[in-house]
Amino acid sequence: MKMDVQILKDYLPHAVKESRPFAAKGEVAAYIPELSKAPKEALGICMMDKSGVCTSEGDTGLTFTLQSISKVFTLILALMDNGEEVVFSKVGKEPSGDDFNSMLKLELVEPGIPFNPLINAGAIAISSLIQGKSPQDKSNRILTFFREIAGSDKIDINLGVYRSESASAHRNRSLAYFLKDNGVLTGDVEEVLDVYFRHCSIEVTCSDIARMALLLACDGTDPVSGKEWIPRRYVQIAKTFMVTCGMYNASGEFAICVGLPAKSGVSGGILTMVPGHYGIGVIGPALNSKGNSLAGVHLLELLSQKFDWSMF
Ligand SMILES: NC(=O)CC[C@H](N)C(=O)O
Repeated sequence: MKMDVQILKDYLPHAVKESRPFAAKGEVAAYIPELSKAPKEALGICMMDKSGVCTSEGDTGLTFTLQSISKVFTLILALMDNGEEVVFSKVGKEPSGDDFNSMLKLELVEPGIPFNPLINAGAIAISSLIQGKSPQDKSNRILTFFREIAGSDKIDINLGVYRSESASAHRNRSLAYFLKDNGVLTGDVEEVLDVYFRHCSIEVTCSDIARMALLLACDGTDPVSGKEWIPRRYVQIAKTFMVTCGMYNASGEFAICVGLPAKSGVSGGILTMVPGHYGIGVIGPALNSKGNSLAGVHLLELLSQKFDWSMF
């Protein structure tokens, strides 16, 4: 792996400039109305190295909501709360091959559990496993955990996005009620959905998610303080899902073109990492038809090819 920091710093402006025009071919997500306000042409990247230093380029001051990126970390918290056996009685371990909000296989394939924890149905099932006395308590535990691993007590829920999603989430409600009928969800469906909407609406910057990614890149241990935040086994599980399902049904293409564990969100964020070296946060709100940032994926392709980052 060619990893000269100065060459990387010199190359980043060129890579961002070359990738930005790709945004024109995409659309900002509008099915959650509040997300449609994001600037379509924006593109930013932050790479955090093991000493906690960021190399940034582009629109890295932009804040955005985690959306599906949050699913990686609620999965980890659910594993820490319940262990593998309980978690994998509620969600499977395989890519679905369908859109992230599809309900097709919940009826078609026995035993009617979501294919994996990174599609919407799976992440809603995972939300029901977060420990806490009340939905509020569960949401607070998630927020506290995210603040810890992002190393920032400033991050918070964007209430505008939360309300917008909650008011327009007819499809997620359908998925959740279907899961309830299949016996996957126990408890009150609306309460589970509320926990899910809130963690999708946690607002971050590229450097916040770069730091979250760095922890995964370093097997769950903060390379600066030496503190273990996440057991290595659960990082291993999360990273495996990121490779097989993190970019939805474009995960195979991403693995071929970029070759890194990654998770995208419909706000245009991508969290990825160069294992053992960098945590990376990217924002580019214009999406392709699969729900991934067009310019963001192109930028990562350029960087991976230039610096030989592919794990494969
Ligand atoms: N792909 C995504 O980022 C989807 C997350 C979004 N909150 C939803 O439930 O639809």
